[in-house]
Amino acid sequence: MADKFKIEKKDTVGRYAVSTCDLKPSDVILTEEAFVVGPKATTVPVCLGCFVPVDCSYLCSKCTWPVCNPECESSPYHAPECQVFSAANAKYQVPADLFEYSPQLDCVTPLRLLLASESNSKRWNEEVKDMEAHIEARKKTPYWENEQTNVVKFLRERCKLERFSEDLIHTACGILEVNAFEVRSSQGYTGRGLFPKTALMSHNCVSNTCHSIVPSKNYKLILRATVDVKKGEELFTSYTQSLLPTMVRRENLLDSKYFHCACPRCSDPTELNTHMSSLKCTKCDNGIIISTDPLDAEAEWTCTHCQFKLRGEQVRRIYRVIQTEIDGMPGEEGTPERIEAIEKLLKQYRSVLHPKHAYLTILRHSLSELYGRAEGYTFEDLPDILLERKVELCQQILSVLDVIEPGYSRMRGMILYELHVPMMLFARSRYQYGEIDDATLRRRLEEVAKILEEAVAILSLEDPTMGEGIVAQMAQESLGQLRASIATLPQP
Ligand SMILES: C[S@@+](CC[C@H](N)C(=O)[O-])C[C@H]1O[C@@H](n2cnc3c(N)ncnc32)[C@H](O)[C@@H]1O
Repeated sequence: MADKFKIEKKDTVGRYAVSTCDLKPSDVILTEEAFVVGPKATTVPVCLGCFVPVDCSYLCSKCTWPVCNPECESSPYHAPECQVFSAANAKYQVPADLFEYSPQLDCVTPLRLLLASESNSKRWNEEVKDMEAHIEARKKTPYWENEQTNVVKFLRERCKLERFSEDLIHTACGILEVNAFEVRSSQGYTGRGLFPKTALMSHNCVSNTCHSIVPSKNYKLILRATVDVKKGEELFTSYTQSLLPTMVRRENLLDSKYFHCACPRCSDPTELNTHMSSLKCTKCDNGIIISTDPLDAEAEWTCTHCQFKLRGEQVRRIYRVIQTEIDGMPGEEGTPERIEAIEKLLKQYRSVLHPKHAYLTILRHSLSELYGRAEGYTFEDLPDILLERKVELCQQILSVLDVIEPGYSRMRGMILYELHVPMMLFARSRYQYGEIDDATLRRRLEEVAKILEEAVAILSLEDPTMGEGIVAQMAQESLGQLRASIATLPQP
């Protein structure tokens, strides 16, 4: 199938992609093989085959670098560096702390890229070598010195790879940092992969595409439209997490992609009316505090109702405190203690953050996954009031996603799936207690079926071996059962 995009160029972003035909949600724009796949930068010790964090009790029998078992030892992904390390007798030093960053692993993906430039020189020359690497900007960052030691010196001196110049090695590191996408191995652990055509898309904090990368198919990428896109319109992906406030997204983009985002969402103090950055005014009743210029992190923030003002720097500090509290929340992931901790934080921030603030949305997202699953909070345990709570959480998240991840987004598909169970159980429970009649039950269950249909439409685009693809199959089964059960209800 021919690609449905072409490349153009403008001063503000460099090269970018535009669609060459009208696209509908879920239409495939292109499929692309990875040029290289490998571990992320600044990682803890991970298996070089599947990226699972390892305790280094098993090491590759040829090169001594970390892999998790004999199968990953013979993974074709590990073969290139294995040969280099073995030939140079460059052994992996098992770090004392296995939960800390392992600088030795910084060289692995750049080395795979450099070796691929030789083994696949045609594609390297045509698609990869001129990719944006932001060399000048990166020279001024602390990463540069680390890279000089951990990658450039290590490869040229310790691994005797003088044939790769210092400049070329830094370029390889820059190309990876600026362009690589996160990939998930079949075991579900994350690494990074370089997809040169897909990487040409510009960033927008509200994207109009979504990509899936399938590990069982050699990390093949499939890029689809998520919304209607007209012929000639720019195609966007988002280089950052969408559930973050503007100030933090822009900081992340500047730190890792070296540009100041000025997309419509970033430029709007209300974030397209989602208020994902807005604070509540504590000095008056109804006021909302928003930035006077969201494209300037230092600009003043003012209340819409009173004279209260905050400096950008103060808002940043508030966000930092909140982020630290969220990161340090008590309770293991998935436990009942975690539910209680999240509910407590939601209550605590209610007086400070706008109800749709990004941090509240992040907390709601975690909570929506826990109700129905955590011990003591499984669906059998949930009283109606908590079923309603889960429904409310999912609906609040969806109202934000409608704006920032419109159309066929994976997150939307997953939240719709989360929403269907409590809605269905709640309707059945009301019916059982005689609070709703046959017709209302039917109407409510038909509503649930619609939600499931949408979840299936979105998630069945994912590979059936991946998490979301598995959920798609469960959603499809639930939909069949629900339809059968609706059919047994008395006709209206
Ligand atoms: C993955 S590359 C995209 C392709 C790149 N434009 C090129 O010509 O190779 C990412 C880089 O493109 C530029 N870029 C992408 N989206 C942008 C945006 N919304 N605003 C400004 N620059 C952008 C930045 O320089 C960024 O580091």
